[in-house]
This record gives sequence, structure tokens and C-alpha cells, in this order.
Amino acid sequence: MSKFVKEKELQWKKVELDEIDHMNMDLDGFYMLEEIDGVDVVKLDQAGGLKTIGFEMKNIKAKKKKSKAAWSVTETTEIEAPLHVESEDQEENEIIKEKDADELEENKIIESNDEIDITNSSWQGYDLNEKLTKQLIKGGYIEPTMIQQTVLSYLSNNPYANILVGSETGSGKTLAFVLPLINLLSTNQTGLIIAPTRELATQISQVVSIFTKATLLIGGISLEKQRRLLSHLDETKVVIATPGRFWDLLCESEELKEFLIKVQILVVDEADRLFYKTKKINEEFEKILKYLLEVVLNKNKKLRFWLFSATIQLADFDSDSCFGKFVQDGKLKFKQIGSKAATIKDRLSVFKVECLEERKGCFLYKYLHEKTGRIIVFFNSIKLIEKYILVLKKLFKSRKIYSLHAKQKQKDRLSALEKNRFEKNEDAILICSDVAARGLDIANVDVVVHFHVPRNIDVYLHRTGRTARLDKVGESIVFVSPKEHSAFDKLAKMFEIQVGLKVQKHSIEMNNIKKFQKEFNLAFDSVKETESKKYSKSSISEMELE
Ligand SMILES: Nc1ncnc2c1ncn2[C@@H]1O[C@H](COP(=O)(O)OP(=O)(O)OP(=O)(O)O)[C@@H](O)[C@H]1O
Repeated sequence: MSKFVKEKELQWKKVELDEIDHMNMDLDGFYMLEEIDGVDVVKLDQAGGLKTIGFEMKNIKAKKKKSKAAWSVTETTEIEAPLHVESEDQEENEIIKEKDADELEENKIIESNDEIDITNSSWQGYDLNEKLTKQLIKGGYIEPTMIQQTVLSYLSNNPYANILVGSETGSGKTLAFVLPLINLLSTNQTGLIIAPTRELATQISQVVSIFTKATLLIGGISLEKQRRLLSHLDETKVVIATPGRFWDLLCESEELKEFLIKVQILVVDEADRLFYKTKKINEEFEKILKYLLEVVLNKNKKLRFWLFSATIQLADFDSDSCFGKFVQDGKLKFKQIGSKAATIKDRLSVFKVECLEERKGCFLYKYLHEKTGRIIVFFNSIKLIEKYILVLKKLFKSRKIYSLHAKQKQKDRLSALEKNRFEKNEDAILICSDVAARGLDIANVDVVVHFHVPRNIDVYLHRTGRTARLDKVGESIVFVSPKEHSAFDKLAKMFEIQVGLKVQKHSIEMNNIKKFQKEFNLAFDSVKETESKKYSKSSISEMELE
């Protein structure tokens, strides 16, 4: 049986990246590819010789038996075609079989959740609903981390508070906002999460999707695909977005405006990155805030704000900063909870290597040569990343090397699949800019190398926080040239005060350094300008914040 459906009703399905990757083809335009099965596009004759296009879905199992002799284009939703009509019994049997299978599947889920005993669970006592608690345990989250305990306790007593939560990198902040967010939203209420980068927003949406339906709105993906997502917004509880794309869509979409009116909680992850600590603010983010304060807050008095970061404190924002203005203008009071508890210091070692700027490449080569494990190398320059990816590929033929920076096209940016491979490969190297510094949860990173001294203490803390996450150990090493000495000394002092760890001097073994220098020079020189140019084809419009 077949029927005609409206364009909006087409059942697009996401094509998993795995499938695309195996096709081994150029992914341009295939990022977030969607597909539909069993739909024919047919030309339909209209009165006056006009032709329109109709979407005919094949093999529809009819819920009710109908038989119509002719197609009619006036009703567009449910129009039966005379073709492929199955016999009544056959249809009925199919429906029963389908129903049984659905019920079986449903029972299986209920049964498996029912088997989970939550009576003595460590998640008890935070007013989390039973379903959430069971999903947590099923997902392997046996007990809350410190920051999750603090936030959940506070919000269970103060559900309408505006909060500012600061807690060290890798301490579990994502679940600390995702859980209470989902728990506090009742039917017909929604939540919005804003994050500064596409990668971080994608990662958060994966966590939200464990518990409820989430919609992800980020740059680098076709606007058309995202507009289609908006037509299903009424089924979504939580939207996760980067500010630029969210603002663009908000300007044109009534659905998104309707969604926003129902928003009870706005979570801003890496909030200091978006608010900055000074007077500057991300432009689109500012527009979103203004809209929330001027339009939404008027209609929805319960709208509250949860700001999260590893490097955020109320004291950081003076009344002149945009955060200060935001608080005052909106007459919002914030409660600061959590802390920069220095537990990471027991698991982390921090080093510096002093060397001439021109020897950094050779030292990096030697350091990577002697070090095994998953390593992230941060650069301050995208041009150098593009060069070094080629150089290191020449030097380490058997090691997998990935790159990530904001000027890459979306298809070239670290995909979920690549992230997964990096996490599973015990000997992989990721070369990146600070787009990867904040929030990215890459499991089991052993070492973070800073090829250049980080621009400020927050960048140093966030980059370093890619290792030694949760209960893992890790190492961070900064390459410091004479020109960078005094800047790094200041950072090292601040790091010691904030984390409680002194930066140790690390010396690169100088034995056979000449051999390494020679090999490095050869590889470096052989990477021609033209070769590196093909890595910088991206357009500026695709850039997020870094
Ligand atoms: N209760 C829990 N039990 C077990 N693992 C957890 C728990 N909560 C979080 N995790 C895991 O800990 C890791 C770090 O969590 P998360 O990414 O939320 O840290 P974060 O504080 O947001 O870090 P960053 O500041 O770098 O963004 C993740 O891999 C996450 O799955």
C-alpha cells in the first residue's frame, strides 16, 4: 500500500557516520546525512495543465483498511493509492504481528528497567525521579560525583535559583546540569543549553539523549536540515545550541520562538567563555540573552539561569562587565555553588621544557618519539597546525594523527567516529587549537602538550583539563621559549595558587639530538607550501569561536 504525504511529514533518518566512513568517499555535504526509504517523487497533474510534485510512500501498513479508486491532490496528508493493496487478512495479520513486536519490545525495556533496584542507590536523596535514576544506573553511573551531589542537593531545596557553578575540569559538570534540568522540567516545559563550540554542543546533546529527546542546532550543518528539525520541536524537551546558529534560526522560526517561550531553564556551559570576564561578550549570545530577558522573562517569570564552567567565580565579574550588567539589568540574583576543589592535583603532573623557539619542533618530535599513549598537542596558530599535521605524519608513519581547529570544514573536524578511534588507540596524537580546550570529554588522554604558552590562565587550565579527568592520571607539559618565559612564570604562579601544583622543570635528553634535528628538518622542509595549502580551504564563515 502507498500514500501521499506532505514534505514536512517525510520520515528522514540520520545516517550513522560509521556507514558513511566505510563508503570511503569525500564527505563534503555528507556530514549529518539523512535518508528516506521507500519514497517516490512523482509528478501530479493539476487543473489547468499545472504539474506539482508529490511524495508517495510505498509499503505503508494501513492502520484501517481503506480502498480508494483514484488519487486526489486536494487532501495532501492521507491519500491512498490504488496500487499494491494487500488482502484484508494479510494486512490484519501484519498489524497484529507489528503490534506484538512493539509490545514485546516495550515490555523488554520495562522489564530491564524494572530489574534495576534503586532502593539503596547513591542517587537517592536528590529527588530524582525513578526513571532517571534507573537510566543512570543502567548507563553505568553508579554514584554522583562531588559536583553532582552539590548541585543536585542545592537545587532540590532551591529549584528556582539562578546558579553559577564552578568546578574543576573533568569533575562531571555535564550531568550536574543535565540531570536536574530534565528532572525539574514538567510536561510542556522546555530547557535550552548554550555551549560555545559545535563539538561541545554535540557532546552535551549525546548525554541529554540518554534521558530524553534532544535537538541539536549548530553551525557547519545545512540550514535546511536544521529547519526540518524545527518542525518537530514540539516533541523536544531540550535544545542544545551554539549561539550563532541558534540566533540565525530564532530570527526566522516561529517554532523556535514558541519553544523559547516555554523555556524554564537556560544552561550556559563554559559560561565565562561566552560572557568573557571583561566587558566583551559574544555578539549572538548577547542577542539571545536580550531576547530572553526582554521577551521571554516577561511572559515566563520562572525562567532561571544556570551558568557552568571550570573557571568561573562571581568575583571574576565586576559590575562593569557584561555579566555584571546582565545581573543588574535583569535584577537577577545568582548563588555561587561548587568550588575549584583541587582534587586533580593528586592525579596530575605539570612540567615545562625550556628551549629556543626554533628548536621546539625537534624537541616535540623527540618528546613524542619517547612518549607513548594518547597525546593532545595544542598550538596557538592554525597555520602551524596545518603544517605540523603533515610533518608529524611523515615522522610517525605507524601512529594515527588527528587534527581539530575551527577553520576546518565541518567534514574535516574531529568526527564522533574519529574521537572514538582516538580514545581506543593507545598511541594516537591529536593536534589542535583551543577549539578543543574547553569541555571536550575525550577519554583516557595521557598527556597534554602545549607547543606554545597558553594565552591566559583559563586556557592553561582548560587545555590541561583534557587529561587527568574524573579519576584518571595525566601529565601536562609546556614548551617555553625565552620570549615566553615571563608570561609563563606568571601562569605557573596562578596555576599553583588555583590548583595547588608546582610546575616542574623537565629536560629533554640531549643524547642523539642531532639525529632528531636532522630527521625533523628533512620532514619539515619536504612539506611544501602547496601541500599545506589544501588544508586551509575552509571559509571564515564556518568558524565558531576559536
Ligand atoms: N557520576 C558519574 N559516574 C561515572 N562517570 C561519570 C559521572 N559523571 C560524569 N562521569 C564521566 O566523567 C567524565 C567527565 O565528565 P564531564 O565531561 O561532565 O566533565 P566536566 O566537569 O564537564 O569537564 P570540563 O570542565 O572539561 O568540561 C565523562 O567521561 C563522564 O561520562
